[in-house]
Amino acid sequence: MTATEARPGETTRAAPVLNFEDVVLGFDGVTALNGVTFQVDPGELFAVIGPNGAGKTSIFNVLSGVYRPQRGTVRFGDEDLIGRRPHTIARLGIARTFQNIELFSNLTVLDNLMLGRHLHHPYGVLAALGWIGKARRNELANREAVEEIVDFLELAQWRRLPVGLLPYGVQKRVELGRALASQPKLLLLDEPVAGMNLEETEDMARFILDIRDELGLPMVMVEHDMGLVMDLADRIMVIDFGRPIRTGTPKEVATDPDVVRAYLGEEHRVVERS
Ligand SMILES: Nc1ncnc2c1ncn2[C@@H]1O[C@H](COP(=O)(O)OP(=O)(O)OP(=O)(O)O)[C@@H](O)[C@H]1O
Repeated sequence: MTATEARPGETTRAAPVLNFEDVVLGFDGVTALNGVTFQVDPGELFAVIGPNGAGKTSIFNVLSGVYRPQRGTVRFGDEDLIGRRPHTIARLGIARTFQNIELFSNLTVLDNLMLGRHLHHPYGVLAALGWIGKARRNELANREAVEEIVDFLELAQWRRLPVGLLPYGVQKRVELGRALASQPKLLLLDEPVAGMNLEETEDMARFILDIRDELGLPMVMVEHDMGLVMDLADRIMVIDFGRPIRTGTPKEVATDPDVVRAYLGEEHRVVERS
């Protein structure tokens, strides 16, 4: 039986894109992740929330090959990610944005986006061997793809400006574009609206939804902005002290007594927006 076939009486469900199972990660006496399990379905926007030090960044670092867990399995499609190096994982199709912007500030928007493509579609050696025609065709295809991203993220007015001169919210958008430029199959968003004002946050929220709804790209998002998470995510995993407390829809999570107690404190309720 294949992953998408159902047993009699079951509804058909596509295989998850990502299977993160029973992952344990520790550093000399500190347990960062203590049996974390979750799946991300095709086209799903999956959010991870939790207090400072709960283990959110550690999940991203395991996913992108920066940390190697002591226990557990991480499967991306048919690939086992544990033990793979970050550049291999990037080539398999996992792209990431960072809490702190990691762009070349003196290069233009277009050049930063081109770098996002070249990292995963190199052809320098081929060009050196005389494959000039093929290299040129690749270059044209890369430029076309980058222009599509410029349109998609509404970056046209800044495309030839150095990134360092742009407002913070636009820089974060360029970083998102650079991640998209590698044509990922899964996107990891690390606090995509951190430090943004309301207008920038609303713009970013719109682009994240467009990525899910128009590109159908599954995403894992770590974010402190509870309102944004409740508004955007299909499902949310709440973690505390490296352990999942509850995984469910925004509504299920918002009304879970353990979540309210452990994450927000007895006196607070998770903001529900519908
Ligand atoms: N390289 C490391 N060496 C030692 N301890 C680490 C390391 N990375 C993470 N930790 C510890 O693991 C725990 C989880 O950290 P992590 O950064 O994953 O939390 P977080 O939920 O992302 O926090 P924040 O919201 O503050 O970014 C913390 O106790 C942290 O101090």
